Amino acid sequence: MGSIEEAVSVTEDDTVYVAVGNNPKKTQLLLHWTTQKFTRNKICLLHIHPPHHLNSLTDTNLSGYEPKDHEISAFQEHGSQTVHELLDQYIFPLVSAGVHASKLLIEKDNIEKGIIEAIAQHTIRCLVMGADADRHKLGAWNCSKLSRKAIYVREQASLSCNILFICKGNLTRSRVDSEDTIEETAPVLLMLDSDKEAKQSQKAKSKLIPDVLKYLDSGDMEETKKVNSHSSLNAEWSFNSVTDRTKLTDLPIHENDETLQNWRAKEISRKKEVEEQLAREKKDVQQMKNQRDKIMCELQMVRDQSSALRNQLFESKCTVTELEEKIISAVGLLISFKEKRDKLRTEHANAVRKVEVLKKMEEVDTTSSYEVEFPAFSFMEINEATHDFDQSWKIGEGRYGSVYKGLLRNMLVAIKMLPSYGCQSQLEFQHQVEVLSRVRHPNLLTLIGSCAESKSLVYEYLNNGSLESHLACKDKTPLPWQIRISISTNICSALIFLHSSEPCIVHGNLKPSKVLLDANFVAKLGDLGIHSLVQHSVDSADNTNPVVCHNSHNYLAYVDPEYLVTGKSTPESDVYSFGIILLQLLTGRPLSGLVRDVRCALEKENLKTVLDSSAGEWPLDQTKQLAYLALRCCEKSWLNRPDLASEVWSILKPFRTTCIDRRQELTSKKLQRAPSHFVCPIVQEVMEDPYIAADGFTYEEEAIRGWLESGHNTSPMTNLKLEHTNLVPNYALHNAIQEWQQQ
Ligand SMILES: Nc1ncnc2c1ncn2[C@@H]1O[C@H](COP(=O)(O)OP(=O)(O)OP(=O)(O)O)[C@@H](O)[C@H]1O
Repeated sequence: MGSIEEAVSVTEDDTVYVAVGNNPKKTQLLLHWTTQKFTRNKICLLHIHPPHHLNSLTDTNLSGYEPKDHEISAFQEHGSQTVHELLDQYIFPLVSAGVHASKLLIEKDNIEKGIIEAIAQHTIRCLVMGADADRHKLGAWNCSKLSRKAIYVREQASLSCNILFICKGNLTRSRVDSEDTIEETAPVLLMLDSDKEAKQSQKAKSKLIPDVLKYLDSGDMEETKKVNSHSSLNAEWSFNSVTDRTKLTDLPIHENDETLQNWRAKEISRKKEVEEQLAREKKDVQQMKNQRDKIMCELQMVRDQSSALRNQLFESKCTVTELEEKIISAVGLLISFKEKRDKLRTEHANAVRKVEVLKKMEEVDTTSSYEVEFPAFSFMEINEATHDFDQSWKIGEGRYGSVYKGLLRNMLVAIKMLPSYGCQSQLEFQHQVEVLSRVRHPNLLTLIGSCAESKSLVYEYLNNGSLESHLACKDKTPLPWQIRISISTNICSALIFLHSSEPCIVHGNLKPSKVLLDANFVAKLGDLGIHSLVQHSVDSADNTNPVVCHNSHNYLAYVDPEYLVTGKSTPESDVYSFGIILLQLLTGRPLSGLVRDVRCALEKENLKTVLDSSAGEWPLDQTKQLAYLALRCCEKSWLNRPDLASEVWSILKPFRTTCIDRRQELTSKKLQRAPSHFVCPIVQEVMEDPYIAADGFTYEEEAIRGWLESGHNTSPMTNLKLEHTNLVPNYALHNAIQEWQQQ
């Protein structure tokens, strides 16, 4: 008889596949038999296992439970590991025994189909598989000893594959085939021939068994039996103990054999060692698995956190976008609100200013005990007084209209025609003018009356014109320095009066054209409160404001720099303008570079070079004092400007006597030449306000009133009793005197 390799046409190079199941005992027998029979071949353990279905997870009591991805992969990994551990348990003893063993795992629900698939896919030429049929499963379908799997495989397998079915043999031969002579307990080897006819006929299949058997020599059978009986003798026996198949096959099997005992003892101890090592490795593996599970859990947590953070980030981005949009719209709103606020602020400031001015005027009005009958003129009168606004009667023109000289009710007057636009009612105008007229001071231009119809103001006419014209020396002899200092004291006096009024009154438009000189060169400030009267109209007017802003450069030179920033006129604004006027009086120089030049001259101790020499011989020490004072008034910050009532007045006051003397000297020259009827019989001075008394003589009003009020009822000239004490203004004489003075 030939070897089994020859019988099944297996060469040395062929790998013998052994289909192994989950039962270790059966598998050990199967592998034992195979390694004994195929001593030179590579052995590959073929194991078919069902896929690690999720069903086993979801078939739990947790109905409706949806396993997560990580749970599924962990479950599958666990299943795969279990299968590998099973196979390793089979393969490890083989490898230890020097067998070239490997494993092939096929995932399939149906084992026999998996075997057929493996045969086809891996072109298996030799397969050994157990063929024991389970007794309790025997049924009508199973007419042989072969298991259902074996029958299926035998029928379906490729003819090129030699399949050896190994039966352990609890069944009788007769159940397999009537001609089968194998002992009941002996493993049965079946071989599927490659003969096609054999496959086609069931009869032929059954005949195969004796054919195969004839290849098995008696030694084979015996050996199989012996191994089998050995297995039954010792339950401890394990195929794992096979370490060397050469030795294994060569060993004589006698239970009393000492060598065998030694070998067994040795093998048992080695087995223990291996098992211990395996246990350690299992423990390590278990630890690693635990670690892996922990890491997986952590990873999952991190993934969950990451996804939560991603959601948060997305939500944050959305919120940021929303907020940005809101901010943009809020900024838009803010800008529009700011514009509205600024507009309202301007309106409010204007309104407050007007209210303040009106309040001041009203307070002055109510506190004033000096009741004056305030004449209201008709437009007809104004028209007549100015000879139909004849240009030859026009004195000048400012920002707020033209000024005409006029003869009104036999008085020589200056009529200021204010702009007629605006919504100010005549009554309102008249009221404001009356309030203004009550602010009286010797150095303030007297407001005689007004014409609400033509919005004109009637002032006393000052025949020496404005300081502006004198400084410009327009057809006039230069003012001597004494008059100049006198003028500055007059201005200072008027300003102190205004600023100390309750409430404080700010002129706000102080400049040489507003300083008018009377016949005695007494300076009077004009245009007080005109701004408030006109502002109302200007505010209401459109851009076609007919008022021409002439000489704006010069105008700005007198304006407080802080007013230009804040838009608010303060008493210190008047101080600034006063400082500039004082510098002009001292130097007679143009406005441009005036402050710089005077400062420079003072620094160089060379003031004389900038003083107006046409004013005479300036007293240098005092003039220097005045120059320093003027420069302080012109300080950019109002905080650095001096106080008029204390500091300025204390410097100007000592000049007064000298200056008044000089002024009288100047005017007395005129007096000497004056016609006698221009001179008041009482005070012997040229009359300013001539009034006719009941005796027919003309007197200075102040003088005759004083005469009468002191209890006289007789004429100062005739000493006769006066018929009445009424006084009538002598306008004709007034005009004549004024005309004479202007010569
Ligand atoms: N009562 C008056 N007696 C004599 N002259 C006067 C009188 N009032 C004004 N004037 C003259 O009329 C001119 C015009 O005065 P007005 O006040 O209208 O303008 P302004 O002072 O030159 O500038 P603005 O008013 O624009 O600031 C002045 O230069 C001044 O000489």
